[in-house]
Amino acid sequence: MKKSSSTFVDKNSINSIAIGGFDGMHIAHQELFKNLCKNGAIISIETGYASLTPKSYRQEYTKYPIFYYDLNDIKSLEGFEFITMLKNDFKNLNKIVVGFDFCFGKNRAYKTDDLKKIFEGEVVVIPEIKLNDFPVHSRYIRDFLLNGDIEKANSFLGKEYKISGKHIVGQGLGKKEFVATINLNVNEFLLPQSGVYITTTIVDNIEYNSVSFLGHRSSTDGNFAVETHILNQNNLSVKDKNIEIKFLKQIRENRKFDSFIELKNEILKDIDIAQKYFY
Ligand SMILES: Cc1cc2nc3c(=O)[nH]c(=O)nc-3n(C[C@H](O)[C@H](O)[C@H](O)COP(=O)(O)O)c2cc1C
Ligand SMILES: Nc1ncnc2c1ncn2[C@@H]1O[C@H](COP(=O)(O)OP(=O)(O)OP(=O)(O)O)[C@@H](O)[C@H]1O
Repeated sequence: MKKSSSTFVDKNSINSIAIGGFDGMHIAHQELFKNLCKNGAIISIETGYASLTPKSYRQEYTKYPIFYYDLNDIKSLEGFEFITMLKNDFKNLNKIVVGFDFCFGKNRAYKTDDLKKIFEGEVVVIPEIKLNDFPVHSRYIRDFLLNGDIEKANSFLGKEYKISGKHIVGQGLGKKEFVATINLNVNEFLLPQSGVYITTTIVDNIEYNSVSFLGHRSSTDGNFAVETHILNQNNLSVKDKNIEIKFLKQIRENRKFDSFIELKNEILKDIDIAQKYFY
């Protein structure tokens, strides 16, 4: 379905909203969105700390338009002031969807019961969504990624974890000594644990099977790098392009090798593992 962008949506057409931070747009967030009406919208409260789906990447994961509010601009509002602001912004609002732990207003003092009392409309409170008895929250997904547990992170996200960055020039060593890699400059996204991963890499909207490395290249120049090697492809033009990497599974952690030949052998083994995964 076509994704709406809040820029082109008339706020007066919105009749229902879901409220929260929504970093990750994970499976519990999606449960909230299922309760929105056709003319629904998402109110994303920006803390500045979103690292799973930074602000400019979030719309990709929903058909509902997202409207952003900066936490600093609203955090001193009393409960009724916050609701009045929303009613002023969305004149035809008649339904609000939030999760069981939603808090709002000054000092986060107002809870879902207060919302029901203050808002003269329907309030839907979604009970805590769990996966295999484990609560689904962005903070746990960040922990899974930082531990290299990509499969668990992906199952909680309901999609593959994806980062985005601009191509940068590397050491020029890979092609000569090991295998060719695309080096990326990644700023806004949380990076999974250092190591080697089975991934796919998206260039010009085409998704390629790949193997990616993140971490300090302690076996060569020691610098931190995010690099991806596209399988079975040699001459892809990537200069200055925006590149995306989707993480599927960790192969191993980052290691320091004493010689280039040992590193090369290990890289070839990593590639073999990735090839087998895909075929
Ligand atoms: C699949 C793969 C695994 C890698 N594993 C390691 C590693 O364990 N330790 C390390 O120091 N560098 C590792 N690297 C990074 C290489 O050191 C890096 O590709 C090489 O230094 C060339 O860098 P360049 O692309 O900037 O020229 C790996 C690279 C790839 C593609
Ligand atoms: N597991 C869940 N079950 C039901 N509702 C949830 C769940 N997680 C979040 N929500 C609701 O989704 C909205 C967005 O919440 P929020 O951005 O805090 O997500 P979160 O995953 O809990 O993030 P964090 O882990 O960083 O606190 C809120 O209304 C919240 O109550």
